This record gives sequence, structure tokens and C-alpha cells, in this order.
Amino acid sequence: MVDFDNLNYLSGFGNEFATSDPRVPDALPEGQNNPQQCPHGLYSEQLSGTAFTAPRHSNKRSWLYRIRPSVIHHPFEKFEQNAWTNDFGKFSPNPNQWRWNPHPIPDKGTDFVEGLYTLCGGGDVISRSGLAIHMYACNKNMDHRAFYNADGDFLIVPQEGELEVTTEFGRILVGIQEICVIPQGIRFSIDIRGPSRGYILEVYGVHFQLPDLGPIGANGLANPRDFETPVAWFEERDEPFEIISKYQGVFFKAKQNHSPFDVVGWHGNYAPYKYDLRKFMVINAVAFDHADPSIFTVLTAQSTRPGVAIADFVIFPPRWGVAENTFRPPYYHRNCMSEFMGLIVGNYEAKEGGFKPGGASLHSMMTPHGPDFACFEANTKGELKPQKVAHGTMSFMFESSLSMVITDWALKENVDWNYHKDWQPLKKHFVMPK
Ligand SMILES: O=C(O)Cc1cc(O)ccc1O
Ligand SMILES: [Fe+2]
Repeated sequence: MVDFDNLNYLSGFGNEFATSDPRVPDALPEGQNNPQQCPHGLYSEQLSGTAFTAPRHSNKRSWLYRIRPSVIHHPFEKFEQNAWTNDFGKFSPNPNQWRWNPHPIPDKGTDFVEGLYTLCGGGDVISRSGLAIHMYACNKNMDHRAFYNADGDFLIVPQEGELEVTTEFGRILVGIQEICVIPQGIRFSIDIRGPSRGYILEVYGVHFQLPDLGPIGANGLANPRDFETPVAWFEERDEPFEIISKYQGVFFKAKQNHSPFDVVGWHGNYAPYKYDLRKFMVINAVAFDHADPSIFTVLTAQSTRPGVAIADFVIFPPRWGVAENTFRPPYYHRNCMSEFMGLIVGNYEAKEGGFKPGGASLHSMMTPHGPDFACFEANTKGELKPQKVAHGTMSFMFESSLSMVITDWALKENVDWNYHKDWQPLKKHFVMPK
């Protein structure tokens, strides 16, 4: 059996892939999807990621050739997960700047599903447009348990602990400074290598795509070939499994007597993938001024309004700051978008202190924010030499055109109640001309 450290991946973003587990190299039928009998007695099953009639350029579906069809399970019953929600209508608005200390990894045995925790979000899973932002913190494998999200796609950003992700499409090792995307409906199970924590961006009704490059040209930012999709892998395990479904924001469980990871081969363009953020080709200002952070967009989940995202996934990787006569850190600003930030490793350039790896911040629609006092003081003085910005760091932003609501528990737990004090010492420097 191939272990998680020696996995092969298929290269490319959104390609039409075709893959069979090397133990059964001819698992895919030749030239058709539904032969009267599939090779090796497999069942064929389609997983649709878009409407059948979606335009060809955005149409997503895959064909799975599996030992048993997914439908063989017992009825779903409620599964208690009280730190999760997709129902943001029930919480009160709060326009403050929010910063959270790292979400704690529990002492008691907790797997990925049990350790999910919702911070904020907006929109609606039922009318199929919106997003939610969650964290996970766990210390236990999802033993004989698989999860799928009927409501949307997950973009998972591990901050501590590599994740061994088994999916219906194959297996993925997701390291720190890597991300993985598990599209709507795909069953997966997460094993860990130690205490684990990370962030999740969930979007409903759309899938992530690469941003357009416009005048940048044909190359740059996240290059398509650096996205890695698993090769088919299956296990034949006739043992009790629990399938956890998140449907309309609520968790359900169903029993079945076999592993859901029994897909021997699959083909199509709807599949999970991972990406190493250190491969991002950074573009930035090389003469003067601070460019908008959209230059750092890795993936975008577009709304129906051109250029307006349900959520953009933006990173702040290490790079050279060279701009002349420029206040180089992020500018003070108010935005018609909502900005959620997380820190994977290192230090964020706009904050001299307080924003910790594993922590988070939310600057809501039109809520002012920007560099803290120490950052402003340090960067308005001194010679502007070329300088490596935040060596070895990786922070990110989930930016959304939706107004986000914070859960009641996130308004109480892990809150840095001193955050607003970061800006209070900013001095008045104005001098009235005589
Ligand atoms: O608020 C933030 O720190 C994120 C951010 C970074 C940047 O370089 C410009 C604008 C912006 O919102
Ligand atoms: Fe901002």
C-alpha cells in the first residue's frame, strides 16, 4: 500500500482527468460511461458539480467506477454539532473590528468533524449563494467516518498539523502552507499526524476558479499546473462506516457496512485538489505605491456580478518590498467588501503585534482598519531600501462581497478585547500651513 508520503498526483487546474488505481489499471470503460456491465463488476455513478445544462466552460461532473454505489446506506439521523452553523439570520449584527486569538486545540478526543467551529458568514445555503468561515481543531482521526458537504465547497487551510485526506477520488497529503479544496458532495475522511488546526472557507452555489490575469498575460499568480489532484485509490473494507452529511447547514449521520472509499477508477473534471502556496508567482509594485491585494488572488468564487466575488482567497507571501517614496504596508482603508484574515506562519506586515499564527481577524464592510500604531511609526521613517517583506511568513484573506454575520459564540470565545487599542495611539501629525 502506498503511504501518504509517496503519493502521486495529477497536475493541472480543472482538467479532464482519467485515472485508475494502479492495482486495477483498466477500471474505466472504453469510449462510454454506462456500459451494460462495467469492467471488473464495478458500478458507474455520476457526480454532478454543476447543472447538467451549465455552459461547457463551467460544466463540472465526474464518473466514478466503484465497488458499490453510494446509495447503499441506512437513513440519516441528526448528528449533534453545536459549534457549526450556516444560518446567519439568527445572530445580531456587529460592525466592530474583531481579532481572535488562536482557536484552542481540544484536550479531549475530537476528530475533524467534531472539531469544526463557525466564526462568521453570510448568504444562504438554501437559495445557494453565500459563504461561511470556520475553523477546525482536532486531535483524533476520523476513524470509520466520512463526511460530505451537500451545501458547498470547502477550501481548507491547515495552520498546524499535516492532514492525510482520503477522498472518494484518492488520497491527498496537505502540508502547512498548502491548501486543499474539496468540492460539494465529495466524501472525505481526515487523519492527522498530531494536534491539528486550520481555517475553512465554504462557498455555496459556485466553485473556485483561477482569477483572470488581464494585462499580466498568460502566466503568473497561481499557475494551473501546480494544482494537484489525487490519482484513483480504493479500499475494499466491508466494515461499519458512518457517513456524516451536512445538509442545509445541519449535520446528519447514516450507517453503512462498507468503506465509501471504494472508487477504483474515475474520470472527469470535478475532483478535489491541493496547491502549495509557496509556488505562487508574486507580482507587485516595483516603482511606487501600494497595489491592491487582489494581485495576490489564488482562487476566486465568483458571484453573478462580473468581477465581484462571493469569496476570494488571497495570500500575503514573502516578497521583496522595493517601492520608492512609498508607505509600503497596507494603507488605511474602508472596503465595500468583508475582509477575514488568518495567519499560517510568521508575522503579518500591517501588525507589529497581537495577530498570532492560528488567530484571525474580521474587518466588516466599511469598517475602518489598517496598520497599527507601531507599524505606522516604523514605516513612515527610515531609508527605503529593498527589503524582504515578512520573511518566511504566510498570511491570507478571505474577502467577500457579502456582509458577514458573526456567530454568538465567536463574539465571546478567544476574542482579543484589546484589538481596538492598536490604533488609539496614532498621533495627529497635521501642520496647518502659515
Ligand atoms: O486589511 C488588510 O490588512 C488586507 C489588505 C492588505 C493590503 O495590502 C491592502 C488592502 C487590504 O485590505
Ligand atoms: Fe483590509
